[in-house]
This record gives sequence, C-alpha cells and structure tokens, in this order.
Amino acid sequence: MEVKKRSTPILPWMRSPVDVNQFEACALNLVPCLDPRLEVALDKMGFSSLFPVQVAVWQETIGPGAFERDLCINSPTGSGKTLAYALPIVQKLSTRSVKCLRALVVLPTRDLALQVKEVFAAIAPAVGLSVGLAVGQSSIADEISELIKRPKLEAGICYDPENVTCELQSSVDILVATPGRLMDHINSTKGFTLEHLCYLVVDETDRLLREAYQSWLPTVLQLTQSNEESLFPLANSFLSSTFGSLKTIRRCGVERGFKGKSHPRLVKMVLSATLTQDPSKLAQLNLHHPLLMTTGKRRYQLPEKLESYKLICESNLRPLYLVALLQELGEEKCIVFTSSTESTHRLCTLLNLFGDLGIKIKEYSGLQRQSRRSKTLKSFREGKVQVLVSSDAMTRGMDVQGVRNVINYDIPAYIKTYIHRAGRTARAGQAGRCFTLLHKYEVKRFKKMLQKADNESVPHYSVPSSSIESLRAAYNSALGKLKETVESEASRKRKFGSKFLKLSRTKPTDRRKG
Ligand SMILES: Nc1ncnc2c1ncn2[C@@H]1O[C@H](COP(=O)(O)OP(=O)(O)OP(=O)(O)O)[C@@H](O)[C@H]1O
Repeated sequence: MEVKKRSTPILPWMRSPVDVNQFEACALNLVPCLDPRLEVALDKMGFSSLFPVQVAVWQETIGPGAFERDLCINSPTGSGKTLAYALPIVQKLSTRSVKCLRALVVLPTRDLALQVKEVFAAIAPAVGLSVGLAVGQSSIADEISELIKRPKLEAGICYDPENVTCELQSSVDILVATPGRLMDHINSTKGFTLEHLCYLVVDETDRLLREAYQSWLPTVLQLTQSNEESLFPLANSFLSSTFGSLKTIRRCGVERGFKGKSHPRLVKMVLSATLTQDPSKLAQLNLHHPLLMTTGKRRYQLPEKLESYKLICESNLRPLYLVALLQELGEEKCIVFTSSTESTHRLCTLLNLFGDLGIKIKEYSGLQRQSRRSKTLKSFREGKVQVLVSSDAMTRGMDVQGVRNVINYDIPAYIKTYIHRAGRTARAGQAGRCFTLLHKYEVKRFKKMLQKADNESVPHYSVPSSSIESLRAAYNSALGKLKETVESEASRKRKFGSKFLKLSRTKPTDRRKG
C-alpha cells in the first residue's frame, strides 16, 4: 500500500496572497511618486517601464502599503525581483540626512551578490546613496576601508586606535553581502553596526534558510530587534545626549502603528522563485504581519515564454547527443547543467576533446577558484564563451543576457532545481528553451515532476541520426583522450598532495631556511 506523505499545513497568511498577475507593467513616467532622478537612472539602464512584480511591490512599499508589512515575494525567475526590492529601498532612503548602514541585502553566493550590487549601483548614486559589497572578493582590510570611514586625523594629533570606535562611521547606506563575510564584519570590524538598519532583504530565501551559515540570521535579528524594552532605557538616552551619537529607536508595534514615525521597525523582504511554505523555516525570519505576493495560483511557475523539451537517448550516448544538439544551436549562448562538480569537469573536458566544434566551451563550478569562476562568467557575459558547463553553482539567480538555451545533461532531482536551472533563460519576457536529456526509464518521473509546474506535455526534441553517426568517430577518440587526461590529472594531484604533505611535515624553521 502506498503511504501518503503528510502535507505540511500552510500558514494562514499564505492562503490570501496578492496576485502579481493582476498588475500590469507601468511606464516609468506613470509610476506614482517615483523620484525623477531615479526615473533618469532607470532610463539610462534601458528600462522604460516597471514589470508587474515591481509595480505590485511598489504599491506595498512606496504606495498605500507604506512598508507596513513584511513582504514575501514568490515570482518566476527573470521576472525582475531584484529591482522590485531595490527601487523602493533606494527611493525611501533618498531623503535620509545622515549616512549610516540602513539596508542589508543577503545572498547565498558571491557572484549573485556582485550582480545585485550592480543593480543598486545603477540607481542609488542618483539620489546620493552609496552601496557596499561584503563578499570576500578582496582582502578583509580592503573591504573594511570601503565600508568604514575613519576619522580624519588632523596634523599632529594621534588617535588611540583602540579608542576610535565612536568616531567610526559607515561609508555605505546599503550593503550587499554573503552570510560568511557579513558575520566576519559583525564579529570583528570596528565601527560596523546594524544598529540603524531599516531594511533587510533575504534574496533566494529558501536557499539561504537551508543552511545556517554561521547563524547569520539569528545574529542579524538579535542585533536589530526592538530596543525599546532595553534594560537601561535611561542609560541609552544619557549616552546619546552625552556623546551626540546617532541612535535608532525601534518599535515592534502592530500593523498600522508606524505612519509618520521616524524610526520604524526593521522591514523584511524575502524573495524566491520557489519560496518555501515550510512554517518552521519561515518562523526563523520572525516576519511582521507578512504579506505573500505570488504569481497565479500555482506554487511553481515557469517563465511564460519558456519552451521545455525532452531528448531521449541511451545513457552512454548522452555526450554524443549533447554535441549534436550544441551544433544545432550554433553560436547561441547556452548553459549545460550536470548533477555534480566532478561530472561538470569531466563533461567539459570531454567536450573540449571533441575536436573543433566551432564553439567555445568552459566550465563553471564550485570546484574552481572564485577568481577563475568570475573570469569565466565575464567571458560568457561578453559572448567570448558560448557554452558554459555548470554544476548547480549557476542554477540560482544568475542573470546573463542572451542565454537562449539551457540543457539539463542530468535530469534535475527536484522541480525547484528544474525551475531555477531553466530560469537562466527566458528572462525579462524573452523567449528561451530548456532541453532535458533523458533515458527512456526517466520519462515518467520527468513528466510527474513537470506537472508540479503545470507543464503537462513536454514535446520530444530529436536530433537527426545522421548528425549522431557523423560524430561517432570523434566521440570514440575523445573518450580515449579523456581517459589519458583524467589519469594525468590524477597523478598530478597525487604528486601535489605528497609535496604538500612533505611540506606540512617539515618544521617551520627548516622551511624558512630552505
Ligand atoms: N523594468 C525592467 N525593464 C526591463 N528589464 C528589466 C526590468 N527589470 C528587470 N529587468 C531585467 O530582467 C532581468 C531579470 O531580472 P532579475 O535578475 O531581477 O530577475 P529575478 O526575478 O530576480 O530572477 P531569478 O529568480 O532568476 O533571480 C534582468 O536582466 C534585468 O536587467
């Protein structure tokens, strides 16, 4: 007998969402209250209107909603969620008079954080705001000097470095960070404070809530919680009047208690194309009167102009079919997803051993150094590389213009993974295709998985058998070379490993002598 999986109850507030589909795109000059300087900045970005999800969020933030509720935004990949939160935050902070860290955006990976920072950087300076990045791209010292302003030393005056904390100020109004580097700054950067934080954005929420990442979330929530019930309220006011430092008084209050008050509670915005409904996960965010904004009735949505195809072949012939498909796609930018970093490396090596395919193919995976990954991503963005073979490092959030095709070399294990992978194409209302290579025994599972995203029938895609036949000889030769390459890589690794071991066994004094 089949045991039915007990479904988790949906939280009451999730049952009455705002449907983003009810909103239409809105020309920039018709967006109510939009700061004209931001209109100019958006125009420079090539944007002439706001997308529906951006209009819907604008309503709940700058419009009548007035940031009174925490927002949970579940809208498809490529629908424009980044600007949906960036624009209202920037508009709201545009009237601030003192610079301090007021908005924090947390993302799971460095490349994603860089991408989001670019969006803020395109609009925030237009209204005099600065944006910082804390991702560990540069040394911690360089990052600190970007984020914290040191007091100007007048000639002849020497400050005690231990005693300058109260003089240190934030150089940024908005910080985009990954959890690890954020925790480094919280724990050890003098002058780094979340005391004045007004906005917290948790992008790719379900991914970020899956791991603790050094307990960044409870730490941020604790550091920003209401300080009205502080044990020493008088001490607080004494300190601020004595030292004249800026103090942010938070209130926790009820739904409509904040209008016109200068220091509201911390507002949270959480987003994903596959937002979790798990009450225990959402509870970690300690949301205030949350409002769910979602697109349509289905929990999982694929982009409107995405076409999904299945390509059936024997497992051992998959590389052959992949090459034939890549040749058909020609120079169109394409991402090929595999199930692991190891198979990404192996597949990319194999493809490059096929002889001249007339397309530049590179690997992008968590196995590589960040600098290498960033370089590859840059070449891909610039069109110098046409095909990226990737592990799931590329699955979420990455926005690369002109990606027309996504290929699942390995079938994704979950519908969420399919949605994020496929979502690297068909972005911003553009058309795109997602091909999945399947063995005939996987077809049923694949169909069942796609039904969860309302995708009932996925047509077959076939490559001509003549293309397959013409590639066979090159395939066999590539397989032979792959064996050699793998063996020489393994022996290089072994050599490097034993050298490293020897080195670490040597006494430090000996090493210095050598
Ligand atoms: N108003 C707009 N007009 C034109 N293009 C836009 C607009 N807003 C966003 N875009 C473009 O749409 C693309 C997708 O935006 P974004 O990366 O924010 O999507 P997303 O919803 O966060 O996707 P994902 O769930 O995959 O992270 C980007 O290339 C962005 O530049």
